[in-house]
Amino acid sequence: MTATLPSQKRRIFDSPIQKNKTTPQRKRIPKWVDVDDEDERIGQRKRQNGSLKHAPQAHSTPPRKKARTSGPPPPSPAKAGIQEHRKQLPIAKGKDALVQEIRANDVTVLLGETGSGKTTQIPQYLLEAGFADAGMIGITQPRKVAATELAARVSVEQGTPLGGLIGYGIRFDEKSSAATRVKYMTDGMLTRELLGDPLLSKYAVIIVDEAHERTLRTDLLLANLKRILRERNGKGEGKPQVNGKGKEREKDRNPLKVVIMSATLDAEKFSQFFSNAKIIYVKGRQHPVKIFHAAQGQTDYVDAALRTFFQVHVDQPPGDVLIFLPGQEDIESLEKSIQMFARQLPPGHDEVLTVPMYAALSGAQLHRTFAPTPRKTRKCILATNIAETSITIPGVRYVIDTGKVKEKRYLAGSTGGGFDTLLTRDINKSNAMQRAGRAGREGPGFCYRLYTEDAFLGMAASTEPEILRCSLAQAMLQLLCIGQDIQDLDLMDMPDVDAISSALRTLFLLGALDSQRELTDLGRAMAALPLEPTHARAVLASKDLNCTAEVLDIVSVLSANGALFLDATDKRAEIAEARRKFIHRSGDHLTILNTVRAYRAAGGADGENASGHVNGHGDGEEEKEEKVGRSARKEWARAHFINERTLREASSIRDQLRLSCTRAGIDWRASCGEQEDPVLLSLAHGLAQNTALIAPDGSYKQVMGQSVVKIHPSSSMADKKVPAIIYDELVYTNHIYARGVSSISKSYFNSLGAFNRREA
Ligand SMILES: Nc1ncnc2c1ncn2[C@@H]1O[C@H](COP(=O)(O)OP(=O)(O)OP(=O)(O)O)[C@@H](O)[C@H]1O
Repeated sequence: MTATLPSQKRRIFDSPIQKNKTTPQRKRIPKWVDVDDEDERIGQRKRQNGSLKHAPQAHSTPPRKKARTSGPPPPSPAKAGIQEHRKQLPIAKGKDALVQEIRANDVTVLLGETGSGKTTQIPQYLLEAGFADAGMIGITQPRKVAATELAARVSVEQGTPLGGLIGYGIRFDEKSSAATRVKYMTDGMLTRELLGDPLLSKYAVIIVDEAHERTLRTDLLLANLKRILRERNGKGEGKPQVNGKGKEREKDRNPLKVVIMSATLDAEKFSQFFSNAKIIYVKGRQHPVKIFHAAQGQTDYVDAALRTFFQVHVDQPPGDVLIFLPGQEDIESLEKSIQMFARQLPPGHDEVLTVPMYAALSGAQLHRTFAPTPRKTRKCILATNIAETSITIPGVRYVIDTGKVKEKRYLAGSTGGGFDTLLTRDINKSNAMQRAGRAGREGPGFCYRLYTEDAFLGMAASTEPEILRCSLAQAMLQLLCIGQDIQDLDLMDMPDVDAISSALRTLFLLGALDSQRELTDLGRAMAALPLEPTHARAVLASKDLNCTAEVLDIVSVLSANGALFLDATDKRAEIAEARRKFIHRSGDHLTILNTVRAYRAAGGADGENASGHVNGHGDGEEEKEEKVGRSARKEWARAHFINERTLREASSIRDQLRLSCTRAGIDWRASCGEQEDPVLLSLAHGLAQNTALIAPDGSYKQVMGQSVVKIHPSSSMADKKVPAIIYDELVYTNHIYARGVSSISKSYFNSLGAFNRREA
């Protein structure tokens, strides 16, 4: 059935779009094909094929209401009463049956449609049923923002302050206490906990959410959970323990319950992995989502998203819009266009508030997404796939899906020396369904897909597991610390031997492994720092070179999410002039150091942490001074086009790294003052593989690899020719670019590999 959007008849947006030279009127407004909710159809097909084993009667779909196309959005959960809202979720009907199944099985695979209530409710059901008496309930998420937002939501539902009964843990940020019984965390945090507690003994239940995303961390976690189940629960994980005797044994053994939660695909694979664990299907979602596909494929997805957004804005009732785009550049370009056209709207239309959402933004910036939308305003969230799973963005009623995503992929060089890069690709069915699912959270929703139904049907079912396409160095280092060799692990998918060899080579060059592939003391020390192996190696090298204070300043900024330097195309000259004084001739790393120092000096004493951790002891005078310092630093950052949030985030990361250094016996106060060599040399120890020498044609050739790289235009080294460079990362666009570049003397860089190995 083909339907056209109501607004297509009134092409009032052709005129402002025509005026825009950057988006000429070359494309037609997408036509939409109206289909049923295919999540539902896929679920049905699977059930008919018998691939879904178990569907408790209690979980019948509530009668579907016809999608509302007009009128005010339904009352917010806050108004309707949060407990009432919980009871109305589809999952609530099967609460008792679910708790019973989880009690009866070591492993349960739970399959549910988006919005059925899995992520927020299952942990609460288990809490309320007493599962947390024997240990904590841990729920893993692939993404930080989901972990923090879910913990916040569930603590509201429980009526307790965040960090009390309900907490969260993500890298460099923890909100939990002795009272915490339910903890949301990233899968990376839980795999890190294996270092100190290989049996995860403080947990009674581990819930692996969004398992279908198959992140590297999730896969490692699943392999470890299988081992832990064997050790904590005895043989035969996945088998029921039904009688009273079983319960006795449970108590003695401190058994673990594992719940794997996934979208509507791939359940069989998880079940088989856990010895045919029971699959429970949670049927139904709270609100229907009407899906429209483009009648023709769109070549310019940013332009198509722009037109679709304004069609929605002009023709459709209130409700916020969530647009999925592959990356930051597209987000920024679309944001500018939307703002420009919104200003040209005739009077009478609601304001448009754009909010970007991508991983490089800080927590506080991301939080803006969840803030209530002002009256007479339509919020337009422009997001990467970080908004794709688990989260509910209150107010979102419309989703526009470009069908694109950026995916990390390891590009191996022909003779080694590969690198992780982000490539834009088409999404798969699972992504498409999750994206649509973001629209039906608080009421009926609408999803506009900028690709055809045929394109949807031809999509791969799910993503290729990350373990098959990413660098394995950090993961393998952590595994080695708990005595595990990746090749001996019982993984759902085994990575390629070349990828394993490449990671071993990196770890060997960093000095984390010796020539027998045994973990060295240096490797163990690297794993103890909550940093990438390269940065951890730099911090450890700084100990001998007496410059830990400087290296921590730099590494903290590199570990922060946001960009340090803000950019504005129309102010390039002004920006360059403002920053000239802290650009360091040796490159980007010392430029970062200069920036951190200038920021600190702008506020007076060394107390830049917004929380006042460093020197705020709360007496009146100090507090006043700190307040003055904060506003001076803010003003300084604004005047120099520096992202102050990044510096504040870096400051809190540095506080945590100082603690880790103290634990590791490293004096974090050790400073080399104005000397630059010790700092660069420390960094070079970590970046030993990221080195390149100048070639006669002025390009740079990797030392440990064959790639010819260019210096990224954003680097302070972009126009310079120096004999040798180190760099933080390579990015691949039309060329291979090195980003985060510093010049380094050939004399000490030549011996780096040997140096790391000698120390090890
Ligand atoms: N932060 C929030 N604000 C308002 N409502 C929320 C919030 N978080 C969850 N909800 C409500 O709870 C419902 C269930 O959310 P939950 O995350 O548990 O679903 P789910 O089944 O895990 O779906 P998904 O896998 O898509 O995340 C949402 O549809 C929404 O109505």
